Amino acid sequence: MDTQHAAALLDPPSPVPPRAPAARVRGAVKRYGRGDTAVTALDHVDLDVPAGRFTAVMGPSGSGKSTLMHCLAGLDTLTAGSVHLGDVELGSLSDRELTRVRRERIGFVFQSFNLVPTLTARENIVLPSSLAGRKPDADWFEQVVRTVGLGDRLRHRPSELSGGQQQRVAVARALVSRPEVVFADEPTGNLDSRSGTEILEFMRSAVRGIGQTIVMVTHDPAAASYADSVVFLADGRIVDSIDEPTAERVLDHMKRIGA
Ligand SMILES: Nc1ncnc2c1ncn2[C@@H]1O[C@H](COP(=O)(O)OP(=O)(O)OP(=O)(O)O)[C@@H](O)[C@H]1O
Repeated sequence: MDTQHAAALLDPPSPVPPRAPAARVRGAVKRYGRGDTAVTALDHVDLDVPAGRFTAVMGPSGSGKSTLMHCLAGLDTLTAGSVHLGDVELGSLSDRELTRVRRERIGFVFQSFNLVPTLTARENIVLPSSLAGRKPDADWFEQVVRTVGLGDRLRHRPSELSGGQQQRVAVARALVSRPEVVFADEPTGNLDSRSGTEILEFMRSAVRGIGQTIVMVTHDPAAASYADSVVFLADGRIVDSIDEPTAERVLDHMKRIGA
């Protein structure tokens, strides 16, 4: 064996550099109102959102899940602390810059689908890219649309689609611009369980297949079990987290935090 090959055997393979978190929250405090009526919705929250992973956020009603997600997504501002999306601190941005970050770097999926009723499914999917002045990559568009399995329904308007199909359009719309993070707020809340399962499987395949980062707020332990990890909020604080969740373990942890 020559010396070069011998050296190659002795050298440990260079480690794959870990991906930086897609988003980081430090010391996050959010208070609504003042004085006697003030509510602390987030109470010193620290959280790393791992890139290329599916993270679920759970907790009792009023525990701060939506507030956390809105602050992470630049839809609301913190009272104290910081949120970074990649290397950008959202608190340092003007409203205009924040709008641009939301449009170009973040995807949203809402419980209520939020599709434009007068546009076809295809037009809804490309709308955010059109608004940002970009044309989605044609191959990627085809891949997303194929995976969502809408086929010939792409020419239909939302009123001609089932709830599950409408949400598939909404998820495709969130994914097609390859945002750094997709935030999903109760994405299966308005769906029957079969359509809900399809959406969750689709979101999970986007994480596994293309390394999409997804953060999902849900009340449903079965939905949370599709995630790679679950963080639990109670009274505005992160009180627990689990990796590789099953619905039973999630339910157990929910019971433990009194949800
Ligand atoms: N705009 C607001 N003004 C005043 N208080 C608010 C506002 N938004 C949220 N809150 C309060 O902040 C706390 C956290 O609310 P948040 O909606 O984040 O909880 P949640 O966990 O998402 O609840 P749910 O599961 O019911 O949606 C609650 O006490 C809520 O009443």
